[in-house]
Amino acid sequence: MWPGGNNVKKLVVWGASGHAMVVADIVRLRGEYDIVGFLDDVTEGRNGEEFFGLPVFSGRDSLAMLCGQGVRHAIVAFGNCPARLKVAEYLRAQGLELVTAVHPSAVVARDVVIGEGTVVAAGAVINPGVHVGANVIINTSASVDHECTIEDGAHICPGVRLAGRVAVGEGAWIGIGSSIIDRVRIGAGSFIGAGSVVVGDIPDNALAYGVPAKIRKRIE
Ligand SMILES: CC(=O)SCCNC(=O)CCNC(=O)[C@H](O)C(C)(C)COP(=O)(O)OP(=O)(O)OC[C@H]1O[C@@H](n2cnc3c(N)ncnc32)[C@H](O)[C@@H]1OP(=O)(O)O
Repeated sequence: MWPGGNNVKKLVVWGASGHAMVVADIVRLRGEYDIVGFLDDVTEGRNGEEFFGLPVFSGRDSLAMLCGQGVRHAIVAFGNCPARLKVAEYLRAQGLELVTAVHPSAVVARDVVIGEGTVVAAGAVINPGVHVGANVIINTSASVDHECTIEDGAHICPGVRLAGRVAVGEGAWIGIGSSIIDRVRIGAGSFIGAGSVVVGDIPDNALAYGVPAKIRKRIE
């Protein structure tokens, strides 16, 4: 039997690399779920391997086995934004409930709305009036200021600064340490390179970086 007996909610972490460790750490700190292990459907041959003190389950087929063992909760824990959204949809279709994980040291204003499956890492600050979609990552020490909107599957990397009323589209990636001035919109599927300063709107599916950030190419 897994730790915690039959009454504790069992959860699988989908992903088995660095970000999965960060997410598992948050889940453990919150103490609401017992993590049964990590699911890796990308790398072959990891079945039974120990990762961060727990077993790795290889491939999507292992999900049925885990559900049969009473696992009803999951969290998607890898960085690739489009893939994270697809896996979340798959998990919902399999009847699993997606869990939201907010680190105890994160500062989240009372009225902030956070979608299911979203992860808010250590030291992040989210100010009033913010809407965060599903399966978003607000990573370590990022700050999201008043009235921002962050759509499903976006990744706000460590140390990012979003000023007031910034809008981040679905699946967009804001690279580590970037700053976005107020009222700017980052288009869906766009990628902002590390350390950029974004001073104007970025269209959908664009790669932009630099100070100030310039659009470098279209993401196909
Ligand atoms: C917890 C975690 O680890 S979360 C993960 C955090 N990681 C990130 O945020 C990664 C962000 N990634 C980047 O910034 C990458 O450099 C990318 C995606 C912008 C690279 O884009 P590419 O188009 O592949 O750029 P490439 O590496 O070919 O470099 C092209 C040129 O742009 C420059 N360049 C690359 N990234 C940046 C950047 N962020 N800012 C300024 N210049 C850059 C390169 O130095 C190079 O210049 P050169 O032609 O004068 O030599």
